[in-house]
Parts: sequence; C-alpha cells; structure tokens
Amino acid sequence: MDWRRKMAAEPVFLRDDVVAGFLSYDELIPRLEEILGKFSRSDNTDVVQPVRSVIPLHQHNGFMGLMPAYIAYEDLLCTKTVAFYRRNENLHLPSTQATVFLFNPACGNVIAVMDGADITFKRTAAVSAISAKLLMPAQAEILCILGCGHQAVSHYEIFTKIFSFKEVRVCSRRLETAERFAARVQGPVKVFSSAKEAVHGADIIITVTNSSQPVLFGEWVKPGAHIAAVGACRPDWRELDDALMRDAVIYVDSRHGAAVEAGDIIQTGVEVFAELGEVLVGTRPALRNKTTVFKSLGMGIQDAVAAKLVFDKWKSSQ
Ligand SMILES: NC(=O)C1=CN([C@@H]2O[C@H](COP(=O)(O)OP(=O)(O)OC[C@H]3O[C@@H](n4cnc5c(N)ncnc54)[C@H](O)[C@@H]3O)[C@@H](O)[C@H]2O)C=CC1
Ligand SMILES: O=C(O)C1=NCCCC1
Repeated sequence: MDWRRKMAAEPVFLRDDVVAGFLSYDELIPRLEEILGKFSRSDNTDVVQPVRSVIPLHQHNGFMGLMPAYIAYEDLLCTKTVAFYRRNENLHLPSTQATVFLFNPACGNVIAVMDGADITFKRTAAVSAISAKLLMPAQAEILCILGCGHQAVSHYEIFTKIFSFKEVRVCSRRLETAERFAARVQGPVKVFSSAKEAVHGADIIITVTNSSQPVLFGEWVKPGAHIAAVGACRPDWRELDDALMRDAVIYVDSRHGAAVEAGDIIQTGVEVFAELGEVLVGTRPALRNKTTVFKSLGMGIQDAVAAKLVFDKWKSSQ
C-alpha cells in the first residue's frame, strides 16, 4: 500500500455498545497501574501528556476538553474530546459526551474513532479503585457515594466487584435520583437524604457530583477515612471543604493537572503529597492510617490505554 492509500484508509468507528463489550475492569486495572507508574517516574520520557485544553461553553453551562497523549514505548497516539454539561436532571441526557481518536503515529492518520462514554466511566472508576486499594483503611466496611449520576454507577460496579463492604450508602442532591440509582444497580444500597448522615462512620467516601460548592465537610469525616474526589474538575469548582483539604494527606493523578484544574487544591493552597503513580512505583508512601484524599481529574493516558484494549479486542474479533 503506498502512502496515499494508507493516509486515505477509512478509520473504523466503534459504537458505545461495542466499546463497552470489549472493555473489562480486569484488563483495565493492571494497564492503568502500569501507565500511572510510568507517568510518575522522575526519569519518564516515554509518556507524553500535556494538561488538557479546555474551552468553557458558558452559554450552555458546560465545557469541552481536548486530551492528547503519546505513549512512546507502545507507539500509541490518542486524543479524547470530552464535553461535560451540567444537564437539568429532568432532561435525562448524559452529562458526558466523549469521543476517542486512535492515530497511526507514523503518519498521523486516524485509525479508529470510538465513542468515549464507557471508556470515561470505566477508567475513572478503575483509577479510584486503584487509589482505594492503596489508601483506604485496612478494615473498610462502609462505602458512601455522594452523587448518583453516571460515574456513581461505574464506581459502584467496580468497588463492589473488587472489595467487599458491609454497607454501601448513597446520597444525591435529590432523593429521587438516589432512589433511581438504588433501583438500577445490582446489589444492596442504603439511600440517604442527608449527606452528613450518609458519610457518618464511612471508611471510604466517593464524591462524584457536578457541584461547584463543597458537598463533603471535614467535620463529618471519620479520621483515617479515604476519599476519592472525582468531581470538581474546574479551578472554580469545589467538592471538599477547606477543613478536609487541610487535614487530609492529598494524592492526585497528575501534579500538573491538579495545579491548573483542581479547585479544591488551588483554592485552599494545600500541598500535594504524591501522585498515585509515585505510590505505585514506591517513590512515595501510601499513608493508609491517615485521612487521605485522592483528587482525581482524569488523564489522556488513561483513555489511551483503555482505547488500545478496545481496539486490539475489536481487531482480533474481525
Ligand atoms: N476525575 C475524572 O476523571 C472525571 C471526572 N468527572 C466529573 O465527575 C462528576 C460526575 O460526573 P457524572 O457522573 O458523569 O455526572 P452526572 O451529571 O451524571 O451526575 C452528577 C450527580 O451529582 C449530583 N449532585 C449534584 N450536586 C450534588 C450535591 N450537592 N450533593 C450530592 N449530589 C449532587 C447530581 O444530582 C447527579 O446525580 C462531574 O463533576 C464530572 O466533571 C467526569 C469524568 C471523569
Ligand atoms: O477525564 C475526563 O474525561 C474528564 N474529566 C473532568 C470532567 C470531564 C471529563
């Protein structure tokens, strides 16, 4: 094939249900652990990922992010575009609209375009689960999820799959949303109408809201608990209050990303203790006995390894 035909070869398009069918947590978790570790190594030159570019869409109460990544040792070039809207819950439209592009790094042509919703839900939940494996207290019995949207579902799926909790609690801004969530997921859930009551005594708390104001307060949190803070991905958004941010040991996925995007970190001026990848490669410790916060923002490299898993599976199915 000459280069003109190669450039013109049509990319494959993989729909959401196809992507979902090819993406399993069992395969995703080790790949994410590997890439987070490589990203955080001080001698890393192999994993290139700028902080995402974001265009605010004020008129539509949303934003769009562009998330490119290149993983040299796998010659894997990928970009995700992701738009996030604070939808009126009554519209029942997904808040996240994502598309992942895989490229041929030698020529820059697109080889696959895939719906990015399932990749975004699963890889985010899988990274939170990795943080919990490393940082949650040894005898964690109670899991509490604040926010009952799409990310709450994927987080529930993976947390109940790989850990065993005595109790799983949920609370959302509106009681009906939490009740709908409880009816949708497979497994027992206790629905709370008060976030303060829901987090009381919880060993691990996941915040997956679209709130721009704190939803979790330090005075409610059991000392030694682990918090995976997944929402508040804009510098002017918050999920956690100042007291919690000041009292906890703060872990992030990317220090650079956190310095630009994490309202909870930027507005409190707290120091980041470690990247998750540094803990994975052993250059920073996991302080399990302290109250810990993992501030998640999401990374292009996470999408890239997930997209490669999907593409390889699709290819071998042809
Ligand atoms: N860290 C990461 O890698 C990623 C983070 N996100 C962020 O995660 C968050 C959740 O995303 P989705 O689940 O897709 O959104 P969604 O719109 O499906 O769900 C958001 C939920 O938060 C609830 N909520 C809002 N204010 C609340 C409050 N004060 N207390 C309790 N619940 C409240 C809403 O009722 C809704 O159930 C968003 O902020 C999004 O930007 C999304 C993708 C990746
Ligand atoms: O990593 C992602 O994907 C996202 N992070 C923040 C909010 C939108 C999607």
